[in-house]
Amino acid sequence: MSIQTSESVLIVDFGSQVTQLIARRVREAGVYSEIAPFNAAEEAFHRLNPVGIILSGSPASVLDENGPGIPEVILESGRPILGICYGQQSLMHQLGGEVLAGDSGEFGRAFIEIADECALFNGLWKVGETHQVWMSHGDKVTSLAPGFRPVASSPGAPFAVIANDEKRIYAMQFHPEVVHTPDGGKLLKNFVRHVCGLAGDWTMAEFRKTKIEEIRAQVGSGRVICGLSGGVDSAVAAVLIHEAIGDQLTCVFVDHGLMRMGEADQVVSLFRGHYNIPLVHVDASTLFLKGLEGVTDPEAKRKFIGKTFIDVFEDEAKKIGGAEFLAQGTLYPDVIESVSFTGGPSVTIKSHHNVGGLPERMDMKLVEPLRELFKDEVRELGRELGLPEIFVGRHPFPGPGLAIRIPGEVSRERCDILRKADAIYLEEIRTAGLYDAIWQAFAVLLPVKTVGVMGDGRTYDNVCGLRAVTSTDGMTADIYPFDAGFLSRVATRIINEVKGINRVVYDYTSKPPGTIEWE
Ligand SMILES: Nc1ncnc2c1ncn2[C@@H]1O[C@H](COP(=O)(O)OP(=O)(O)OP(=O)(O)O)[C@@H](O)[C@H]1O
Ligand SMILES: O=c1[nH]c(=O)c2[nH+]cn([C@@H]3O[C@H](COP(=O)(O)O)[C@@H](O)[C@H]3O)c2[nH]1
Ligand SMILES: NC(=O)CC[C@H](N)C(=O)O
Ligand SMILES: [Mg+2]
Repeated sequence: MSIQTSESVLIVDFGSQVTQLIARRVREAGVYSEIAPFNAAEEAFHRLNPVGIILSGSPASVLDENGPGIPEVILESGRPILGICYGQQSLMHQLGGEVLAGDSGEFGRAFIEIADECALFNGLWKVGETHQVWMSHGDKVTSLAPGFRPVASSPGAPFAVIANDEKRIYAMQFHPEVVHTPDGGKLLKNFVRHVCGLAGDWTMAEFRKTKIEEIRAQVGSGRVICGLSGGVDSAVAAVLIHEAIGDQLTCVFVDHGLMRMGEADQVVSLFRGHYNIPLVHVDASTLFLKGLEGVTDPEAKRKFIGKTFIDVFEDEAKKIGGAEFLAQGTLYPDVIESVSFTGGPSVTIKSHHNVGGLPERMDMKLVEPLRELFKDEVRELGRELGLPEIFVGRHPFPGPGLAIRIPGEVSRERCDILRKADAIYLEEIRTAGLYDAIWQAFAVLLPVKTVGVMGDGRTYDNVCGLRAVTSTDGMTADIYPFDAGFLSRVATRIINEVKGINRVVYDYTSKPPGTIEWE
């Protein structure tokens, strides 16, 4: 589903690691955009009818026999196009220029010199100036397609920025979407506002309105059940859908026995206390925990949990007389990490239970109004909808819950141990006033036993890992730099108060190369 707007930009994804940042920058310029993988770009072009098109970077080379290409329909559309890195190379490759494999590439910071006027530089860069940009390429354009002129160059890329004013096609070798190109956001803004002529009036209030219309159009007079977890995403999705269809909506909270300490009761009473939306509380802990017996592979756990969630939702739908639709608070990062395009360069990192973990056969159709957004944008929408800070400011908690924080086999007993350690850790974080400075924090119970000495006796018990990260969207993350005093206080409390743990370690891995969760 996409927003019905005549004011959109299509981003064609060739598999760059930073494609989603293009979408962000475009949204920051007040313009709605959608990302489509190159092999679905033609369909997306017809569906969206975008005013302009942006072509992403790629790990591929246009010189590869099977290098991904730009659909002809886009090249012939007469609409403004912006090519970024591989996007530039593929434009030249397909329009009659030349691209060669360089003997050495340019990676990281580079400086370009502005050689000529260009619509992208409007109000920003002047001829003769030098500006910092961020490059990441091995191939380079060596001759331009007819109708193009160079407007900026760097030592490694003579055609760092090129323009075809008549066709309104522009392209650059560097990445304007990353923060290391300091003026990059402004260049992208110039493309969508100045070249495409878009008004830049896309806001969260606008998003709310269009999504409500879209939900009504999709659902009609059908019934919807919404998986409600107590997390930000599903709370925002539920309130938005309720605004659209009122009492056609029933929320279902599934207690899979993998929640944190006291969480199930807290979620239900908090939601009921704030909203007059019917909420069913299902205790499915035996079903989930029995099914997880003997399962140790992270993907197998995720697939089982995804499927069992759906079984429970379908059962609950029957009890209310049937529901045609299942709503979830799925976000863009859930989607991008779960998908892998056949023949494309984007790989499956992990199957998020609500996307890649879904069973192939499903009776209900999905309603996922937040599917294009990032976490911080969902929080903004939540505030727009008037959700209290206690929902909006919550740390994320993954749908599979403690199951993916207990590497190896999950059992009720191990969940109990982890719950106690996690509660102590979070209590100390709150007491220290650090909760809002941290994006997500949790404890992990390792399948490793180590030897300790307590009360002069030998112990042989589990290791607990502590994780805390900062992030804006969960796509990349840094570790939270606690001071040593804080960490040793938490470690001492956990070891003293939680039977079954005799050692505590802190996880110092950023994302990438790690992921936030351990499985
Ligand atoms: N225990 C649960 N009961 C019902 N639905 C759930 C449960 N856990 C997750 N879901 C569904 O799966 C979706 C994705 O989970 P996810 O954890 O990404 O989002 P969230 O819990 O709403 O927000 P947050 O990321 O802040 O935790 C949820 O939006 C919700 O629709
Ligand atoms: O609802 C969810 N279902 C899942 O299967 C899932 N896996 C990871 N996460 C959350 O996503 C964010 C990024 O996590 P990773 O770096 O571990 O991929 C972090 O906030 C994770 O907690 C999930 N959320
Ligand atoms: N970042 C990119 O788009 C790189 C394009 C191509 N793979 C190159 O190395 O030149
Ligand atoms: Mg959650």
